[in-house]
This record gives sequence, structure tokens and C-alpha cells, in this order.
Amino acid sequence: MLSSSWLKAALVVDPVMISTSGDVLVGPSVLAGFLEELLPMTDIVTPNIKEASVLLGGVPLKSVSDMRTAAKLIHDLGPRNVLVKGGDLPNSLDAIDVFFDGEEFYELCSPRVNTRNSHGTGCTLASCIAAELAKGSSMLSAVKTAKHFIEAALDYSRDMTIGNGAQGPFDHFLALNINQSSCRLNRFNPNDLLLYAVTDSAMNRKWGRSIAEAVKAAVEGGATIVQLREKDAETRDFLEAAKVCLEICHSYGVPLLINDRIDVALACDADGVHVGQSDMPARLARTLLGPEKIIGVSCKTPEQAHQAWIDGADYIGCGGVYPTNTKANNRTIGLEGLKEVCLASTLPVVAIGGIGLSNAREVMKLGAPNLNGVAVVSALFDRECILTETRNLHALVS
Ligand SMILES: Cc1ncc(COP(=O)(O)OP(=O)(O)O)c(N)n1
Ligand SMILES: Cc1ncsc1CCOP(=O)(O)O
Repeated sequence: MLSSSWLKAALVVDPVMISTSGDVLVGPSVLAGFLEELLPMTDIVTPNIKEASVLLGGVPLKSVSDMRTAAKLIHDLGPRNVLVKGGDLPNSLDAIDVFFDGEEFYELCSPRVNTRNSHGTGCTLASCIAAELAKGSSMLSAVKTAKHFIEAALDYSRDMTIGNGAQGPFDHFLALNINQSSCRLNRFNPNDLLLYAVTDSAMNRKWGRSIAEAVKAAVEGGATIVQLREKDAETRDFLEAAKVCLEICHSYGVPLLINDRIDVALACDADGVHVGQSDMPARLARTLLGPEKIIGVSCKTPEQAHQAWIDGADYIGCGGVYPTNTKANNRTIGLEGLKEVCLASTLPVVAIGGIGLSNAREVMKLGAPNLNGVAVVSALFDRECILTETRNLHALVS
């Protein structure tokens, strides 16, 4: 029995061989077909520890280390990605899943939820991964979002009485019933890219403002995500300012990313980083930051956009769309270049470069697939009143 979905040419397979209740659901002939025909064409397979054991001929899995070995061995059978789910791992307080993409291992950890309403969890997880891939997420992001959804749904449904069996399903419609702000279902929401405020230390100096003052005005005005792009700040000053900005942003529910400086992002526990083509490679940034943080990558070409997806980025920044004085020697790619990258990208895109009140609507009207918003430096921060400029720009792109 399979739970699978073809979306954007992605095959997600949950090998439903042993149910949550422990029943064995497949015989040897199905297993042979599974191993020989299905796995080699699969983008991701999501066995639980008992299923992983069956796929590997019965080897027992007793620890996270065993799960890593199993993920590698199952990967050798052909699927491009493997998620070994550790919800049933004995003696573990947390639900630890091991994700392996052929190069890196990620341990995805969430608190174990004690509930009888866990029936069908694996099928829902696989379907959620497929849905996230169809929305343009990278594989790692899709897995993380799906895991967050399952965790939130289990927690939400933990005390419900659904059906008469020993186990019930969880409530799949929780998003309709709960206050979203009290339960963050998505780690990264591509809609956050709508109005992306990118700070500039020289501009703040020119106008006599601290980074924190500038950031506060931007989030008050409606910025939906903020990046600290402090090119000439001393590390200590940058770190202290980042901590203050993080508090301000989080009090508005806005994520804060750090430009280039993975060390600063780690030190202040920022929501993520933005890296360029000559900065720390996104793949390494992902390894350093772990699966939970947001990673954006600057891309000017479809090839770079594809690589960003492979590397586990969450979004791409594409530009300069128009000429800009903010970044020296930056090639302008125009609306045509932006559209080409958007069409090729499997990740959400934010346009950047020379964007302001006079042309933001033109960019959004391009209607390019995956284009989620505009990133702006001077049109917000090289102005007398950041609050007013942000409000006006927000009204224009909304
Ligand atoms: C959202 C966004 N997109 C692109 C960039 C440019 O980043 P990078 O190429 O690393 O150049 P610098 O910002 O470091 O000059 C960005 N910062 N943000
Ligand atoms: C950082 C960056 N990357 C590409 S263009 C650019 C500068 C954007 O600044 P502005 O919004 O002032 O044109």
C-alpha cells in the first residue's frame, strides 16, 4: 500500500508497510516490487523505524545512530532523499527523524506528543511534503514544514475523542480552528517576502539613526521581513544591535535575517541569513545553521536558482532588477532577467535592486510565478521618514 503524489515531478512515497497500530500491511511480492521498481524513481521515501527495518531485510533500529545508517543504506537503494521517522524509537523523549539527501544528515527533533490520536500520521506527513514541494519548497524545507504541521496537529488533537477505535486520527483541519499566531505551523512562510526591508549602515549614519531605530520604524510601517546588512559594523556592535533588533522584530511577528555573517546569526539566534554568490556557500550555511533557520541566496540566473534549491535554501533574492547606487558593480538584469529566474526557480523569489514607490507595482504586476515580494534598501532607509515610506510601499505591494 502506498501513499504517493506526483507534483512538480516529485514522487513522495510513504511505505505503508506497518501501520501505526503495528499491523503488517504488505507481503513479500509487494516488498520486492517496492525495492526494485518504486524506490529507484522516488524523490523521497519516508519509512518509520519498523518499515526501514523491513526495507533493509530485518535489521533492528535501536538508536539515532542506527537510523542514520539505515537512511544511508536505503538511499543506496535509489531514492534521492530518505526520511527515517523515529517517532517509535524506544527510550527517546523526543521524536527524532533523520533526513539524508545523499550528502548531509539532518536530525529533525520535536517533542514527543503523547496522544492516542496518531493514526495516519505517516500518510499525512508524506502528503504534506508533496504539497510543500508543489508550492516550491526545497526538499529539506518541505520536510521541516511537514514535521512542524504534524507536531502542531498532534498537539492540537491530543485530547480529542475521534471515532471509537483504540487510536483515532488527528484533526486535519486545525488551521481553520486555531488562532494561527498561537501556533506557528510554518517555519518559513514565503508570504513574509512581501515587503523585505534590508538595512544599510551608511544610510543610518547619514540620517543619524541607530540600526534599532531604523528597524523599528520599518516593522511599524509594515515590513514583513528584515535583513541586517551592516557591511562596516564592528562584530561586537553588530551582535548587540542584532539582539535588540531581534526583540523588536519578534514583537511584531517579523523574522530577522543577517546578511553574510553566519557567526552573528548563530550568536544572536536570528531567524536566518542571506548569502550571496561569493559568500559562505548555502549548503555549508545550512550545515552550520541546521534545518530550522531561514536561508536566502542571491541569484541572477536560472542555474544559480537551481543550485540554491539543491543546497537547501528557502528563498532567493533576484536582481538588481533596476540600476542601484546601493551596491557597487552590480549587474542589472531587468524585469526580463527577473522573470526568467522566477520561471526557473522552485523556490520563492524576492526581487531586489532599485525598487521603490515609483516601480514596485510594475515589479509585482509582472505576475511571475514564485515572485513573492520586493526587497528594498534606499527607498526605505535613505529617506527622512522610514515609517511613512514603508507604509506607502506596503500599500502599493499588498
Ligand atoms: C533579499 C536580498 N537579495 C539579494 C541580496 C544581495 O546579497 P549579496 O549578493 O550577498 O550582496 P550584499 O548584500 O552582501 O552586498 C541581499 N542582500 N538581500
Ligand atoms: C543588496 C543588493 N543586491 C542586489 S541589488 C542590491 C541593492 C538594493 O538596494 P536598493 O534597494 O537601494 O536599490
